[in-house]
Amino acid sequence: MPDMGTMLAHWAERAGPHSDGALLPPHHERCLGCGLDNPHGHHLQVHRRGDGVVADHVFDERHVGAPGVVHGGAVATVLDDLFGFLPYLVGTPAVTRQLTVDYLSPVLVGVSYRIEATVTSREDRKVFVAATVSDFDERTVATSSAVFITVDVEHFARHGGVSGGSPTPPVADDHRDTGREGEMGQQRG
Ligand SMILES: CCCCCCCCCCCCCCCC(=O)SCCNC(=O)CCNC(=O)[C@H](O)C(C)(C)COP(=O)(O)OP(=O)(O)OC[C@H]1O[C@@H](n2cnc3c(N)ncnc32)[C@H](O)[C@@H]1OP(=O)(O)O
Repeated sequence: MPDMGTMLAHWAERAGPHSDGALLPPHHERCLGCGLDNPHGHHLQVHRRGDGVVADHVFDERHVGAPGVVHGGAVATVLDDLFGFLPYLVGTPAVTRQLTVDYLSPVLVGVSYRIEATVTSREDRKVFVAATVSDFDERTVATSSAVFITVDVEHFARHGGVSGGSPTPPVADDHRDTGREGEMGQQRG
């Protein structure tokens, strides 16, 4: 995996501009949503379509919740990752602050779904986005909305910035012994 400096340097070229219909580059090769080098990932292939993004996706047995039905967390992962391509079009990095999913019908393993996302509005650093998941009868099986907040590219170096991309997790025992809730998050600064 390339170091953080290399990934940050590549942000600008990944961000585009990308022509309508273009296949968009993954966030990075190990990304759970779209990285091709992540064996546990969804390997999402995302295209720009107008002011939005679109992906056709088939969930597999790795993503199962109830037998035959995709785990809701896997659906949310894919939606979040697809939303994560809209910053390419906005032109500045942004991260998820809030994600809401309405699960209208079960999403099924082995079935192809079309997932479409677009920016609905912007207000200062807030980017409001929305998405639909539809089967090929054009029946909507889930909808989602999210609030992304724009960040500078250094956000990723500050919070995940260990060369190789594997920061040492905080020691759980410290957290348990002190009983100070929330300290694990604060240790990362
Ligand atoms: C890898 C290296 C290459 C680099 C390129 C990487 C590519 C990039 C993609 C990575 C892959 C993507 C994958 C998918 C997308 C993820 O999954 S991103 C990962 C999940 N999300 C996160 O980790 C974010 C964690 N949260 C944070 O870091 C911080 O909360 C944030 C988001 C930076 C915001 O913190 P902050 O700067 O202190 O902002 P804060 O003042 O709290 O809020 C900003 C504004 O939003 C408003 N706001 C907050 N929440 C809400 C809400 N729910 N509704 C409405 N307004 C709200 C606030 O009121 C405030 O408004 P104003 O006062 O400015 O008017």
